Amino acid sequence: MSLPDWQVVKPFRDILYHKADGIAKITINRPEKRNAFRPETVFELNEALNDAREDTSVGVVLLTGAGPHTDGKYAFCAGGDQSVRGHAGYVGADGVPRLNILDVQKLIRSMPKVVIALVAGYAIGGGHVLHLVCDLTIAADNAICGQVGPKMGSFDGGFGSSYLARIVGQKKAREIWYLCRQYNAEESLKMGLVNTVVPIEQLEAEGVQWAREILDHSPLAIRCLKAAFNADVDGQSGLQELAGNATLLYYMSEEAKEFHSAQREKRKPDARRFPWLP
Ligand SMILES: CC(C)(COP(=O)(O)OP(=O)(O)OC[C@H]1O[C@@H](n2cnc3c(N)ncnc32)[C@H](O)[C@@H]1OP(=O)(O)O)[C@@H](O)C(=O)NCCC(=O)NCCSC(=O)c1cc(O)c2ccccc2c1O
Repeated sequence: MSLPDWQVVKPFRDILYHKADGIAKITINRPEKRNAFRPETVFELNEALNDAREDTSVGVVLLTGAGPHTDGKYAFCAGGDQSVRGHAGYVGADGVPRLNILDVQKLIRSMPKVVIALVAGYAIGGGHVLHLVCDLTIAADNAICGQVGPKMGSFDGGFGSSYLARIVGQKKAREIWYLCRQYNAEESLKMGLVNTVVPIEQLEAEGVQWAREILDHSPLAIRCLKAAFNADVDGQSGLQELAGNATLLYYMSEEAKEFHSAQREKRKPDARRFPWLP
């Protein structure tokens, strides 16, 4: 299977951003830090994800980490960059402490495109939560998943714990957080943390294959399904997403168009044209 002819969208400092054939590929590019993110990395991730969201030709986003590093090791992401962790978060060049990866988590979940994490090597701490919030995860056979917060002074009580528990169950989620163990690809697959495991050299090709299959399907159906899956867990914001899609579909109907035209034309709408379906 051929890989797409990836085109650089825009040069960034901490990430790479490519697009081709309806697929956007975002690569965290700090292999010397096991692809840990600092505030600037997160701003760039936000910008690229928003671009992919706004691009009507893009249906699938692949999120991955650059590697291997010069020591031969791979990482999807090792979480927040501990060398810039300050008093109230991760401190960027502007001196402001932030936990802005939370914005990226929300964007990945709410954007009406399918986000697939391609995990090679370490997905640890905030990097583990990052793959968790993606719609799908394809793991390389060298993937290592785990949380580290309680052993280094952090925790993610949001998606990182409650959504994790939805995925692997309460007992397993508590084990993952309380013991801070590392789980290999097969163990991660067994507990439902990842969708499939492939040899490392096939990781990108597998992601592209999944993306192409998704792109052959109905964008609106997948959009509504994503919102429906989210609504089950996301409370009012999940309902808002789902209902937004109902409004979008209603705007596209003849019925909504007739009522809108009638208002603009200052006439009575022809309501009787439209059925009250059972
Ligand atoms: C990921 C590892 C298990 C890999 O171990 P390995 O032995 O293979 O590699 P090294 O440890 O030698 O690392 C190589 C090189 O990379 C640097 N590095 C690795 N991880 C980080 C990191 N997170 N930050 C900065 N730098 C990192 C390491 O220093 C080495 O550099 P040298 O120059 O010394 O060669 C292992 O590396 C590891 O355990 N890493 C740390 C994992 C970690 O603590 N992550 C942070 C968890 S907390 C978090 O991510 C987090 C972020 C948020 O924004 C949140 C927001 C809101 C709520 C919660 C949040 C949150 O918990």
